Formats: sequence, structure tokens, C-alpha cells
Amino acid sequence: MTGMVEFAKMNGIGNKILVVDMRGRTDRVTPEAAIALAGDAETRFDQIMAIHDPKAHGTDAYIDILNNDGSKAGACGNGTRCVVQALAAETGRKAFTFQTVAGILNAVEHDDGSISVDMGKPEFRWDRIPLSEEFHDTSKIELQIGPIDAPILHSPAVMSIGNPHAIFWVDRDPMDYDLERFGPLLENHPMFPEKANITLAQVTSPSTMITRTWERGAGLTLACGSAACAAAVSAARTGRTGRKVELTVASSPGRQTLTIDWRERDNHVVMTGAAEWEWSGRLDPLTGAFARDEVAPQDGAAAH
Ligand SMILES: N[C@@H](CCC[C@H](N)C(=O)O)C(=O)O
Repeated sequence: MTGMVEFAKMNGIGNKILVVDMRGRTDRVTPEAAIALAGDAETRFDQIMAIHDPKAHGTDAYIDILNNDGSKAGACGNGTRCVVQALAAETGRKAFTFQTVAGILNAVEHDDGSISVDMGKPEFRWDRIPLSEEFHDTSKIELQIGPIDAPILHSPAVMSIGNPHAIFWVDRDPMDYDLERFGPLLENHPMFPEKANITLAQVTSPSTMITRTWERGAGLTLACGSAACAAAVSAARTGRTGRKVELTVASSPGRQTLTIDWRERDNHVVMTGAAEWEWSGRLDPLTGAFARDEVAPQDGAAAH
């Protein structure tokens, strides 16, 4: 299949997202296109959220998620909020059900413009995260970085929320740590056969915390929604916080927040936060060639 498709450059509290409209087509955004788009300063992104026709009854769309290295991801919380905002603007609807390779996600846009995504149930079993070694208790595993007798980061909580996460507890602001150096080492550690997203988390009260994430397949990002969910669940699971937290993403512009609620009644994790449209254009999903839409000056940022 050939031809250009519409896309929107968006962000979820800084997480750089391209929402690509692949509905009505049978092809996919290729890894080569993703790498080309990631290499251009204008379209640089953390994740592509490619909206496809639904595959399952009762769903609105199938979402294919690509990282900026061309690899696939099972979950992207910030990107899902961007998809909801784009589809809500197009259809006037408020509630959506999506399918990804990791399962079904429900999401809703609220009257104040914030968006909640039900990210599903956390998975703690070592072989489902997955880890390469058996751990009965994944709330604190043996893994450390730095000198053996004075590790800089150690004993992370690990889990999956559609993608694998390791949460390292820190006692200073996460921006104080050299995540650019430790992130790739930990992402690719033999403990994680499918690699992992690496998050530094500082708990500041029983209902507040601060995070910063090195993303699997995307590197240092300004924000990661599934990591925020994993950090909040891990904090509650280990008794550091309650089940609902206001989470500040240290690296996001203006240190924006997400509300994470690990619901007692059904074990689902619900993330609420903002999404922002930046500009729109058309791209070739085979090669990544793109063109920005012309915007008349008087239309400004409202033209989406
Ligand atoms: N930014 C995303 C998560 C992206 C997926 C990740 N890099 C992976 O490969 O697991 C989010 O907001 O959740």
C-alpha cells in the first residue's frame, strides 16, 4: 500500500508523540520510517501511536506503538492520552476502547480536558515481566549499579504494566542522578531479556512522589506514563505510599503531574493527565518522508 497518511505531532506532559492515522489501510508504519522520523529535529519523537482499524469487537481502534529506535512497545500511557485527545477532537466523543499488543485499554476525556487511561492490572510474576532469573518476591530484587559496597542504585521493584519496568528508589531529586549513564546499562542488563524501562523514584509523602525515566527503545525522555504507573504501584506495594498519588515528572516541562490511582476494587491502574497538540502534517509510513500542513496565521494553534 502506498500514499501519505495524516499525523499529529503531540506531547503527553513532554513525552514526544506522533499520532499517525493508519485507518483504512492494511500496512504498518515501518521501523525504517520510525527511525527516519526520529532522526529529523522537527519530527523527533519518543513513541509513534499508529491508529489502525479495530481488530476486536467492542474496540474503537487497534494501536500499534513504536519506539524511536523502531522497536515495538505494548503500552504507552502518555501516547494513549494523545490518541484520545485527537480522536475526541475528531469525533466529539469522550470515551474510547483501544486494543494494543498487550490487551484492551479504556480511556476517557474529562470536561476540563484532562484524560484518564485505565492501564489495566499490574503483573508482578518474574516470568511475565519478564526477568531472566526466578524471583519469588519482585518488590525488591537483587540488582545494583556502582561500587559493590556502596551502590548508587540498587534493589529495584520490578513489574509489567504491558511493558517491563524497574523502579529504583532514590532519596534526592531524580534530576541529581546521572541517568544518561546508568539508563542504558540497566535497560540492557541481562536480568531483563526483553530489556526494561528504568525509573528513579523519590517518595516525598504518602501521597506524592517524583520520577524520571530512561525508556526502553527511546532513551532519556521528558516523561513516561507507564513508568509513572509502575512507580506508583511499586510505592504502594512496598508500603511507601497509599494507592493514589500525585506524581511529579521531574524532567517534564514545568515539572508537570499525573494522578495515579491503583484501584482497590478491581486492581486496575488509572492514570490521569494532560495531552497537547503541537502541529499536523502528512507522512509516508514506508519511508518516513513528511510534510507539515500549511497553517494560515489567523488559524494559529486551534487548527487541529
Ligand atoms: N512513554 C511511554 C512508554 C513507552 C514504551 C517504552 N519505551 C517501552 O518500550 O516499553 C508511556 O508514556 O507509557
